[in-house]
Amino acid sequence: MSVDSSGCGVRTAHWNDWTLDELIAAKGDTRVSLVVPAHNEAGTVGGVVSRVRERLVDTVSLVDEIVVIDSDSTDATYDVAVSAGADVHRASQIRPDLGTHPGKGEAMWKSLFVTDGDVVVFMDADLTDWDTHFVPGLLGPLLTWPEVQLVKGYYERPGEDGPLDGGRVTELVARPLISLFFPALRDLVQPLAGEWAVRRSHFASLSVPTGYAVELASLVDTVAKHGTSALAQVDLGTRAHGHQPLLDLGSMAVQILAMALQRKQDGSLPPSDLAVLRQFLPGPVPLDRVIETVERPPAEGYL
Ligand SMILES: O=c1ccn([C@@H]2O[C@H](COP(=O)(O)OP(=O)(O)O[C@H]3O[C@H](CO)[C@@H](O)[C@H](O)[C@H]3O)[C@@H](O)[C@H]2O)c(=O)[nH]1
Ligand SMILES: O=C(O)[C@H](O)COP(=O)(O)O
Repeated sequence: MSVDSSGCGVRTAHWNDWTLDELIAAKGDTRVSLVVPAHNEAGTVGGVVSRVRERLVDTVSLVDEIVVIDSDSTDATYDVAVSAGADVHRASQIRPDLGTHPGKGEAMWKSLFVTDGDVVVFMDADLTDWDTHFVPGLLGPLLTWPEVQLVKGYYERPGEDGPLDGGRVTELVARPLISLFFPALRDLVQPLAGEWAVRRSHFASLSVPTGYAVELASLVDTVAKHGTSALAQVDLGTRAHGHQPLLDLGSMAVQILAMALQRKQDGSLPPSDLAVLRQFLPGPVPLDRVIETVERPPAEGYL
């Protein structure tokens, strides 16, 4: 069964709700860091850095620093990012006294030790269809809505008609977990998007999974600390990225499930007979599926 449902509990904006001039005025003395975690992204990281630098650092003063965190790359990511004009740090060499772990979340956590922005914007390094408006779009709510701590991007994937497909792990792991355990997040159109922004003080207060659970954990923990009003999401238009093989995504799924189960150690159970899975049509229009999760008792008692 599916039903259209209207209304969205997370404050939602469009990237062009603010002009660059408005954002630069709202920014004032606030410092903004763009952080790009990158693992073997020599083919794309240069374009991500140079386009943001040309549009938002060299010609206007919206972004104060572009920092690439090289996450154990074995290709030319480090050198390409340096040539494109980023400050580049190897994750393993940041605060070596704290040890090192592989993973995207580790790179993002370590970024706090080498950046000084009051606001940190994260963008993936493997973007293939994107534009620099992602950055001002993500900054809009943080620079103008004081109650907001974390802003999530959302987007459509170019060339796709029909339902908004967030990606395989999004649809098969993240949204089901949200349905069962974290319903306050159900209005987020792209809960796993790598494009998001956060106040430094807030991110520094969060426990950060070292791997791919960093996105969902940050959302869950933001709501736990500050409620849904601390979240906002912004329509960034369209975005495309590199795709991991299905079997590699199994590792991502394990990390996200482990994080969710760790956060549900309070013993609360998912609903016993019905669950509501919120998916999205373009718009975004939420589409709720009401799903039976009924169990029959052992039949032997009735035989
Ligand atoms: O050990 C790693 C692995 C990845 N990355 C970088 O992280 C970004 C995203 O990684 P990717 O493997 O492309 O992730 P996706 O398969 O695209 O996963 C989606 O879902 C993940 C889980 O929420 C998010 O972390 C991603 O940003 C989001 O794009 C890229 O810049 C990677 O180079 C690292 O820095 N270190
Ligand atoms: O975001 C996701 O769900 C995963 O990164 C997989 O995305 P993909 O199916 O677009 O590769």
